Amino acid sequence: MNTPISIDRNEILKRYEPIAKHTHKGLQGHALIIGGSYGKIGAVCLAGKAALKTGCGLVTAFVPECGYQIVQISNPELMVITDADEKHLSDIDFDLKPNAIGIGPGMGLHTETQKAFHDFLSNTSVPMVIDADALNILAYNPSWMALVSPRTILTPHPKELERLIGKWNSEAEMFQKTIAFSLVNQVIIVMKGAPTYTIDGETVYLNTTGNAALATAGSGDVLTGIITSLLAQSYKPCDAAILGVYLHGLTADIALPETGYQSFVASSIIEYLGKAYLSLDV
Ligand SMILES: NC(=O)C1=CN([C@@H]2O[C@H](COP(=O)(O)OP(=O)(O)OC[C@H]3O[C@@H](n4cnc5c(N)ncnc54)[C@H](O)[C@@H]3O)[C@@H](O)[C@H]2O)[C@@H](O)CC1
Ligand SMILES: Nc1ncnc2c1ncn2[C@@H]1O[C@H](COP(=O)(O)OP(=O)(O)O)[C@@H](O)[C@H]1O
Ligand SMILES: [Mg+2]
Repeated sequence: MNTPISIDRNEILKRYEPIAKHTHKGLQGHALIIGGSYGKIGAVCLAGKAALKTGCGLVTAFVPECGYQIVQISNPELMVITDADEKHLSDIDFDLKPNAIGIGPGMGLHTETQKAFHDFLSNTSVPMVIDADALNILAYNPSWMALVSPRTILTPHPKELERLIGKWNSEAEMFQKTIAFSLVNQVIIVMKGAPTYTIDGETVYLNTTGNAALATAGSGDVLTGIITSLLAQSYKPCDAAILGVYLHGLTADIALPETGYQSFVASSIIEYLGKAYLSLDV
């Protein structure tokens, strides 16, 4: 394996693009977050709000019918489209043209959801982040990887990664298998952990921000929203992944002296995104 490239502030400033003065919401990109199931609509609320607070102009959530009021009331800035089914996704069909899609948080593994995900993948080439249950569905149906567009970003935590690539006996083997998976499928893999590595074929990027405060429910759902937002804002997929992971960790580093580890929750990541961005402005 090549030596990882350490992603520090200097590397981020090479990639970060401040907001143009005369931009408007129509130019800032439209992100679509697809996911949720009965009891796990919060995952989509978190990803959707994170996408907004990362700077894209418009965000729409696609959720089962039971999520309609939850999303609208928790986040009035989000738009909502609902599936015909009350509790799970059964047909991922929408009449809009998002610039990027994040799919999987809270989505569940219902057989109808699995079929809907298959049909959705067959018909979509929009830049995409695949997370959580969407990754698990791919792990259970490995041949469906052929439907995933090149340069798609996958964001597994270690258990999801194991489901995708199989068990490993050493860290070296984990990297070897993940790099091989990235090369064969032409996808970017964000190997979430402490620290997080982003794998783009044979190139490995090591993130340098973040701390144990991020070990909290919904933290990964927020990361999906952040990276999807950056993709919608026209960052190249690998840069969106690298910058998104860096910003996500930076929120926890900035917050820690104010919140401590224990009281930092996934919503705190969203709350501190502004300070994280401000710390990048030179
Ligand atoms: N408020 C909400 O609606 C929330 C919904 N969530 C959704 O719940 C669904 C299930 O996600 P989960 O990730 O909990 O379930 P999984 O079954 O995919 O993962 C949980 C398992 O992975 C292991 N694991 C997780 N992180 C690990 C790490 N860093 N090192 C080693 N092992 C690790 C855990 O020990 C556990 O065995 C997803 O769709 C997710 O998006 C969660 O994100 C929590 C919040
Ligand atoms: N101890 C830790 N140090 C740094 N980052 C962590 C730590 N624990 C978890 N994280 C980060 O938090 C996120 C957890 O993602 P995930 O397990 O998908 O959460 P969820 O599914 O609950 O949203 C990942 O970005 C991971 O890197
Ligand atoms: Mg997760």
